[in-house]
This record gives sequence, C-alpha cells and structure tokens, in this order.
Amino acid sequence: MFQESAPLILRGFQVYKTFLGTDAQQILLGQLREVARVAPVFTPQLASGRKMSVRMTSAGDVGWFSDVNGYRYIEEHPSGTAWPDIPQSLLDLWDVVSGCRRRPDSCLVNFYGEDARMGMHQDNDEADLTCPVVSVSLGDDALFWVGGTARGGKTESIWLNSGDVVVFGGDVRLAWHGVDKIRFRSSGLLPKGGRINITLRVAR
Ligand SMILES: O=C(O)CCC(=O)C(=O)O
Ligand SMILES: [Fe+2]
Repeated sequence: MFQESAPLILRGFQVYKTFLGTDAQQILLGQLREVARVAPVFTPQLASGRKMSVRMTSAGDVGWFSDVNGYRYIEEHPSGTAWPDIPQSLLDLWDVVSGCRRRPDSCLVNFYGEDARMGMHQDNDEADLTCPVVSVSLGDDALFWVGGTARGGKTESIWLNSGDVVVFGGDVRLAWHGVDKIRFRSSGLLPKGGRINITLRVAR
C-alpha cells in the first residue's frame, strides 16, 4: 500500500518522497472528498482579523480552528456537526511512520488554491508533544520552508510533491515551518488544480 524507502532528512524533518503512489493518492483524495462533504471547508480568520489564504476542514475528535479569538481545537465543525472520522488509510500511514503509540485524534486538511500560502509558524497547540506531526501532500508542488525551534533562525526549503510524507517530531517537533508558494497546476491530481495538505496530530 505504501512505497516505503529511507527518508531524506532536512534539518531533522523526515521527508518520504512519493510515499503514496498514484493509486493511493486517488483513493485518499476520494476519502477527503467525503470528509469535506460532511465537514465543508471554511476560511479561518486570524486573531488580527485577517483571513488565512488556505481553506480547511478537519477529521477526528477535534479540529483545528481559528477566528478573532485565536487558535484552538474545537469539538465540532463550525456548523455544529461532528467532525467525520479520520480515514483508516491515514491511521495506517501514521502507524508506519510516526513511531508513536498513541493514535492521532485530529487530522487537519488544508486546501491551497493558486495564491495560497502559509506563513512560518510552529505547531504548538497540541497537548502531547511527544508525538510527531505527520504531513501528507496531494496535488500541486509546494515550496516548504523549515527552520529551527527558535524564531528567526536559518531556514532551508524543499519542494513537496504529490504523495510525499513529512514527519517532524522529537527535537524538531516545535521547529518553525511554512509554505511559501505552490506551483499551480503542476500536478493533474486535482481537476481544478491546487494542493491539499493533511496533518495528523495528537491534539489532546
Ligand atoms: O501545507 C503544509 O505542507 C504544511 C501545513 C502546516 O504546516 C500546518 O497545517 O500546520
Ligand atoms: Fe504547521
């Protein structure tokens, strides 16, 4: 099911190139469409009042959310419906790469359109930082930037392609990272172009 090989290491981030082959990517895309049918994507707002350029939704017990009151995990989709279950294929993927005995209870699904990006940040809203964040990329290529655990340090970048998996845990669990730009329509996976990034987290 997975195309396992030794990961590249970029500043402690483990990058598994093409961990999902084309068939597995299509299957996962279908499962994410089902997630988005139950829990439609929305545009989060930052505490500053600015809207994020990505659209997002979640699966799992809790979903990541942000509005003028700041970031947090919430137990229901903003519409009041329960978040759908995390697709089994992603739980299987987690078991293979995470090295963590706990299962993820939150799966954030970010959709990047042509001009979307994500500024440098740390993923530090989760309660259990002994487990890594596992990221899966689908669709268009993205320039992913990685820094250290201190703000404003040296950064390096790598292009993430459809099917790539990135694991960041241990010493780099709180490393700064972000997405500078996507290469719109570089992949044919999404008929209208764009990129999906999934992050699995142990949030509670
Ligand atoms: O889109 C990506 O590759 C990273 C997403 C991310 O850092 C996040 O959702 O916290
Ligand atoms: Fe992140």
